[in-house]
Amino acid sequence: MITFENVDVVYPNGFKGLDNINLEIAQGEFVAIIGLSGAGKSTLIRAVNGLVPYTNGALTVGETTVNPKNKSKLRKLRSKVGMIFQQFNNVGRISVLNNVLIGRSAVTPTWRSLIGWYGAEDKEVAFQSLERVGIVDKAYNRASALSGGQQQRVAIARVLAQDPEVILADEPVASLDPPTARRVLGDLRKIQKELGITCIVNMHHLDLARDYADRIIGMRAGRVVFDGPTEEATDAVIEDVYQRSLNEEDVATSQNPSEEPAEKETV
Ligand SMILES: Nc1ncnc2c1ncn2[C@@H]1O[C@H](COP(=O)(O)OP(=O)(O)OP(=O)(O)O)[C@@H](O)[C@H]1O
Repeated sequence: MITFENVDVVYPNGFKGLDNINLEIAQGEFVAIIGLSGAGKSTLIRAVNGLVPYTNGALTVGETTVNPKNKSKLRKLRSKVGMIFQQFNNVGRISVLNNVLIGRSAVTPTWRSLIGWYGAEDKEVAFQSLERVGIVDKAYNRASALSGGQQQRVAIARVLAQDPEVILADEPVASLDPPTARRVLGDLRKIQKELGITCIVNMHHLDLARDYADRIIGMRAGRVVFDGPTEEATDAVIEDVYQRSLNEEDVATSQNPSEEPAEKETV
């Protein structure tokens, strides 16, 4: 369970990024956060793993209070809370397998990860993670040689390798074409269902949020202005969140995940 109690984030310049957030997110939920640009979606997600420190209220993940000032507690928290980003954040010049092994550093002693010494068990977990996202055959490819969708799946496998309870995803499909976006969200959905991992995903596209999330949280000006099951997030509700009519940019359009384009040439 992730609990926000009266949480505010005030940025150093005085701007209020989150304004009195109260939320409970149960273990294993798939939650989409929607809202216009600047609504506070990233701030909300980043507060959960302490990337953005909250300035008021109480924020807990399971039994752990998020405490951005305490480095060792933060490291422990982040071993349970994985994060993926729009730009994948892989190390392009090393293999897919080595990228996934980086995820193991969250759960292996620091000295071992510093010298890049991973044991047989780490490698097994890394291969299992790659298998879950369907790219085990790419294990020895350079990460930079993969397509965007495959690179995002490497990032998901890296997070999975740390055996997380929660995956935070900050616009994970914003750089992908609609069919590829659907495949990546489908992988996250599968992981959530099969492993019971909580997924909190920021999204711009309403149709993707409706097709993959159990629950939608709508934000505006740092506040939660809608929170309910996906079925209740009607067009009228979303128009109220956005304070404008819906338009074609609010949907990603493609309905079917399709095969991804071939890999890029290795450079
Ligand atoms: N470091 C910062 N200092 C000051 N203000 C910030 C900082 N980071 C974000 N903000 C402001 O906080 C507000 C919320 O930003 P946030 O990135 O959370 O929005 P968002 O909903 O994720 O937007 P987008 O969809 O464009 O990524 C914005 O007005 C932004 O300009």
